[in-house]
This record gives sequence, structure tokens and C-alpha cells, in this order.
Amino acid sequence: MSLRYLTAGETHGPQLTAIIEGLPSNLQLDFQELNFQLHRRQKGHGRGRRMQIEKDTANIVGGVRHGKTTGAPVALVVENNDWKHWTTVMNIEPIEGSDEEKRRVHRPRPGHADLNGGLKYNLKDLRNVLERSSARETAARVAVGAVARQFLAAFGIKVGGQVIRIGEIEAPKHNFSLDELIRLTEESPVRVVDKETEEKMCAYIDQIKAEGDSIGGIVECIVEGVPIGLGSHVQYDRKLDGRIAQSVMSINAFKGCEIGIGFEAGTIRGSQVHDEIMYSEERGYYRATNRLGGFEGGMTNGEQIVVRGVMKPIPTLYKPLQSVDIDTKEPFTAQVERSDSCAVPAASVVMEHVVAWEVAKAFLEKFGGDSMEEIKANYNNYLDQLRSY
Ligand SMILES: Cc1cc2nc3c(=O)[nH]c(=O)nc-3n(C[C@H](O)[C@H](O)[C@H](O)COP(=O)(O)O)c2cc1C
Ligand SMILES: C=C(O[C@@H]1CC(C(=O)O)=C[C@@H](OP(=O)(O)O)[C@H]1O)C(=O)O
Repeated sequence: MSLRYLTAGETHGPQLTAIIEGLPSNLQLDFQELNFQLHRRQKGHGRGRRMQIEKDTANIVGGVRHGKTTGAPVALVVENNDWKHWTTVMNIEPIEGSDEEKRRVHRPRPGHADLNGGLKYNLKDLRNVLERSSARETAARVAVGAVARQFLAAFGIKVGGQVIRIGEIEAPKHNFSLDELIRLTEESPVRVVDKETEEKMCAYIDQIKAEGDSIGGIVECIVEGVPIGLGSHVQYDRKLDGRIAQSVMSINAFKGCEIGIGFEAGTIRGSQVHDEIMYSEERGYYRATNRLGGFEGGMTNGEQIVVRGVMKPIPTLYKPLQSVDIDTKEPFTAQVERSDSCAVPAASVVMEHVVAWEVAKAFLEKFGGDSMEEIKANYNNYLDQLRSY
């Protein structure tokens, strides 16, 4: 059985819940590290007041004993502190003529799921859509991805990331190692290594917010230590680059994904794109460059996996955009109460975790076993095969 997960829960409900199925037994989990990943997702310049209310931690309520997985489904819960402020709104139906009717959401926001979800599910209270379409759900996905990340770490695979661009401001290229990148971006409120860029980005986000607007950007995720041969060329849904792209595109507000040089590959010659093949006793087969971001034929080639995603600006704007009231069908322009103005740094953390998940899943498909010991034996056997090839 392959690795899979589901999440449930509303943004202003009591909690988010995730169930992971297919993890092997004897994976030692570091709960502090798991909560650290949740904490990272909450940070970032440009987030709204909600993040001051939440202090995300994951409570593991199934599948783990004495700090280790047992092979049973792992159930995780992340509570919403904000729930206590929303109990009336969430519990009392806003029926016509009642006091609660004024709380019914009937003014859809352009760029959010409100109108499509209301029409599709025949819901006249758009809260029933926004509660689940909210990126609050990404807290559950980070909790799940943090488990995957610990699984990968047991095989020496590391995951990191950075913000590449926020609106008009692009971070300069650098040559830091992944370890250094992880350390340096951790200290930055916009997850960049360069201090000057950091200041510019923060000031820019403040300016956008002051103008009642929002801004998106581009984020990058790097995975290092991946063996050659995860994923497969033989079937469309086994191509790991395709699966990573799907998971990146599933993050709220993501509008594109590229691997390696991505779209630039369509603008330059083959000789400037393809990574030449090298061999040494010590490293085995490796590439002189890594323009293709660690993939050929839907399989990893042993180089770093480099994935980028683009996030559109947050749809809830303080500066009103025109929309149509679903009750009156009249146009309106509304002010909003609370929203992020930029969530690109947080989204970069989400992306690390959805990518980690896909890599862990492909890893388990290749080296599958019911316990960590069995998987390690399979993995070592494969590494021997690669060495003697
Ligand atoms: C970390 C994160 C935080 C977000 N915060 C907000 C927010 O405060 N307000 C908002 O309207 N959208 C926010 N979004 C974006 C919406 O969730 C997203 O645009 C919406 O679900 C519609 O989906 P789509 O943009 O993928 O089409 C956030 C997204 C992410 C990844
Ligand atoms: C709660 C989170 O993000 C939320 C994502 C979100 C949206 O519409 O996507 C809207 C905002 O929620 P609220 O309306 O409660 O302020 C964000 O705060 C989170 O990231 O944990």
C-alpha cells in the first residue's frame, strides 16, 4: 500500500485533523522538530493578526507509541486557538430572520473559492466554502510533511527552501550550501539570505499593505541527498517531477511550478540546458551542472531536486474590488476585517513540506517495507547495485 494522507477541519472550527496511512514501523519521531516546522509556517513578514492568535502544535493521537511509529495510521491534530472566538458563528445556523442571519456570508471575494464553491455545492452561506478553502489547512499539511521529512532524514535526505521573489523585488543568486541556506533563511522574516534584499522586501510588503493591497511571489525548494531512480519513466502517474508539480500547484494561491531552470528551458539552446554526465570512483555518475533540477525521464538523477512555485497575491484585499452580492445580484465593493497581505514566506515552508511528502512517498514505493529496518536493508542493497553498475 502506498503512502497517503487526508486532512479535515475548518479554519474557524475546533481543529485540523490529518491521517497518514502507510508509514513503516519504528520511525523515531522528534515531536519538538515537528512543532518547529509548524512554527516556521506561522512566521513571515506580511501575515495578518490570525497568526498572533495561533501557536500551532501537533498532537499525535494514533499510530505512535514511545515516540516511534507502529505501522498503524498516524493521526495528528492541530488545534485552532481562534475557535473560541467563532463558536457562535460556527454553531448557530444563520437562518432567515434570526440574529445570526447578519453573519451569513453572501459577498464572494474575487480570487477566492467563495463563488465557485457556493454555486457548485449549492451553499447560500459562503462561509461553508471559505472555512475549508482557507490556507489554514496548510498547517495540517505541514504537520504531515514534517513526518515525511523525518522519514527522509533517516536516509540522509535534507529539505530546505527560500523566497526568490516578492512582487517586484528579486533576491540575488548566491552559492550557499543547502545547510547554510537553511540556517540563514531561518533568521530572515522573508526567508532570504541577503540582508539588503530582506530590508527591501519588508519595506515593500509594508507599502503594499498600507495601500490596502496584497502581493505574491516565487519560492524555491531544494531536496539534497536523493538517490538516483525515484519515480519512473514508464507511466505518466509515476513520473515524480509531475507528482511534485501537482502537489505544489495544490497549495492555496499557487499558479505555477517549474523544475530546475523551468520556463527558461524554452528560451535557450539544448547545449545550454542539458547537464553533462560525469563519472568518478568516489561519486559514481554525476552531472557537471544541475539545470534540469534533478530530473530526467520523471526519475531523480541524484542531483539536488530544485522546484519553484509562484504564489499569486492574497485575494482578500483591504482595497475593495468589485463583486456581486449573491442575494441581491447587485454589485458591491466591500472592506474586509482581517487578512494576510503577503504569505509568500509561509508558503515557502508549506512547499518544502508538500515536496518532502512526494519524495518520501516515491522513496517508500521504491524501497518499500513494513519497518524502517526492512527499508534500510532494501536501500543499502540498491546503493550496492548502483555502485557496481
Ligand atoms: C500560507 C497562506 C496564507 C494565506 N492567507 C490568506 C489570507 O489571509 N487571505 C486570503 O484571502 N487568502 C489567503 N491565502 C490564499 C487563499 O487561501 C487562496 O487564494 C484560496 O484558497 C483560493 O485558492 P486558489 O488561489 O488556489 O485558487 C493564503 C495562502 C497561503 C498558502
Ligand atoms: C489561518 C491561517 O491562514 C489563513 C488563511 C486564509 C485564507 O483565506 O486562505 C485567511 C486568513 O484566515 P482568517 O480569516 O482567520 O484571518 C489566514 O489567517 C494559517 O495559515 O494558519
